[in-house]
Amino acid sequence: MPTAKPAPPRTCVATVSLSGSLTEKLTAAARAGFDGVEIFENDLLASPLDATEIRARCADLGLTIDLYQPMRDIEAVPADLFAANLRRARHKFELMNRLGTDTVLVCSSVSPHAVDDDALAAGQLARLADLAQEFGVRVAYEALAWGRHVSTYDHAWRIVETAGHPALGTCLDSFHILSRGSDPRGIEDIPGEKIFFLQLADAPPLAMDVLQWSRHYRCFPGQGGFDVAGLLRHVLRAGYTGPLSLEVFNDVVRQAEAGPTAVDAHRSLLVLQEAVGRVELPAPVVPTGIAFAELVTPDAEPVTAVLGALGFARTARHRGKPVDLWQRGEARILVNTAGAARRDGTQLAAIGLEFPDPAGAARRAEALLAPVLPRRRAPGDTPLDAVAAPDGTELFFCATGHPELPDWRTDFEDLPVTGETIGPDRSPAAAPGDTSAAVPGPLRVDHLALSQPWHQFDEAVLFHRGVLGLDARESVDLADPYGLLRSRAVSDPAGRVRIALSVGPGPADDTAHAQHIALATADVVAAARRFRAAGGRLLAIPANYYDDLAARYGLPDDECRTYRDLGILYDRDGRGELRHCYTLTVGRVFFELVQRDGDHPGYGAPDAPVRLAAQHGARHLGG
Ligand SMILES: O=C(O)c1ccc(O)c(O)c1
Ligand SMILES: [Mg+2]
Repeated sequence: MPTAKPAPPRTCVATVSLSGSLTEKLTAAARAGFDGVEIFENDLLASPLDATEIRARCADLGLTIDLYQPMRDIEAVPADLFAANLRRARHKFELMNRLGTDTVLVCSSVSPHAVDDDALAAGQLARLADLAQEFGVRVAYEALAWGRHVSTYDHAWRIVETAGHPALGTCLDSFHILSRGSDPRGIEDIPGEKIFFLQLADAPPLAMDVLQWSRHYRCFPGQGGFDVAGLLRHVLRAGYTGPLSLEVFNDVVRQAEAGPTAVDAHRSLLVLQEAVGRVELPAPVVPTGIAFAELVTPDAEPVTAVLGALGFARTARHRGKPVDLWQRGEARILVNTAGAARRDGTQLAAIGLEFPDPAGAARRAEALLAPVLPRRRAPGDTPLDAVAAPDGTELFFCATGHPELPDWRTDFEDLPVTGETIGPDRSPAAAPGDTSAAVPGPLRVDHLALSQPWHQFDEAVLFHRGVLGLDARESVDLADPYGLLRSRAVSDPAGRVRIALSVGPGPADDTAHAQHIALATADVVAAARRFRAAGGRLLAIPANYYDDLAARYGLPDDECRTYRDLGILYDRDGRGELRHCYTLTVGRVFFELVQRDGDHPGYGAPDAPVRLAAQHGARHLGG
């Protein structure tokens, strides 16, 4: 007989991980699909609801209260202090009875009064557990990574084991364990039933004081750099059957709206449970290319002038809407003037991603709580699955040129095209042997760069990883003259779909909120010259940059002069070279021409501060 799959664990979120009042937090947690919550003491103290009302509210919302936390500075203290701690604890246990919750988290002491004496700690925790038992409460002892004498999970467990009390167990918290670099394999030595609670959080790799790291930078699993799934596997192998609970302290999350945060959090737990085989989701379908990028503009002229100078041709027009398809090689850009009322001017509103199984990719996105958009934007349109990314960008699940699948291009009627860019079959023009390849210019989209709203950067990374199956690189900081940008690239393993996600310093900064479409070319110098000869305007880069470049890389003078003349930036690493330049900005959008040689994997991060400064000084085109 096949063994039954273990039921998916229950999911919880700590109230400290959501913003707002306690009732706002509870409502957001319930709406996002969590089974329960950890109530953080301050949220209760600050609430106008009393414990029985909070209990009733949770029950109405279908939430259990799985943990009350934290109790601090309890153990390993002189007798008189411990007596006072027990009085405090009695009050909390009474409160927990009214709340209807049976597990309390006690974190390892940070008090200067605590002594380094495991036997004393164990004895006092056993006495606390005795008292807890009278109230039907269990005590879960957690090692804070900055605990005064107990800072590792194995140490906390030794004390719990020594105490040997049925109402005393341990609470594991992935942040405390992984931030200390502890080996999580030892978790399997703890009997599962003695792990009373499990808290999960990720964090970006930062070399800093661990308390500050924990209190400000924790993020949801899949958003940072820890192997949270690896840790969870050990916990499940130990036999833990309790809830998976997210406990994130994060400065951005504290300011963001609770509703979207709770959805992001739940998505994180779904991806994590999938990684350890506890939920089945539609399998990831990794995109294999960019079918199109769609610009919405109140005035098509400025942006189509740039496209024309880049060598794009208008090849087709939508049958029912003012949307034109502009194409050059494999790069396809839709210019949509139906969004004329948009306040921001020209912007990148939608992306078509190429999938081997678009319907499967869409099912996964939906299972991971992505907002599903109508399959047809207008009557008569080809039905395409689409979802909204966290920043509102519409993502279309495409299969271009597969006769058995709906093709977005059937909504478009070919226009007569003259010129060099498109072959007679309207297929990509830059194939070897194609005469048009001799004309320098873009061949395909190299990457898209999307600036994210200030509070949705981590969410966007998880979305692109979890929903689209892309790999994320480490985050890099880019200095803009008026603030620091953070950028993180996601891509498929073959580098056919590259998206640079960034987050700007503040909501009012236009440059930081620009989006761009980078176009791959085999010869950026020739492509830039052609663009300029066709009337295009390139972003000028200061001479100082080129003096430095010559010194840094020992480039020949004439090469540097050429780059300077065209505003081409140059970067080199062990794997290859990157040469790239930028058009002026139209609305929120600009274009980049990119030449990668060797296997250069980058996006020009070392040059970004110079580029950003130049953009602040540059004129923007209308539109
Ligand atoms: O930062 C803290 O004090 C704190 C409190 C309770 C926890 O469970 C925790 O992991 C950290
Ligand atoms: Mg914790």
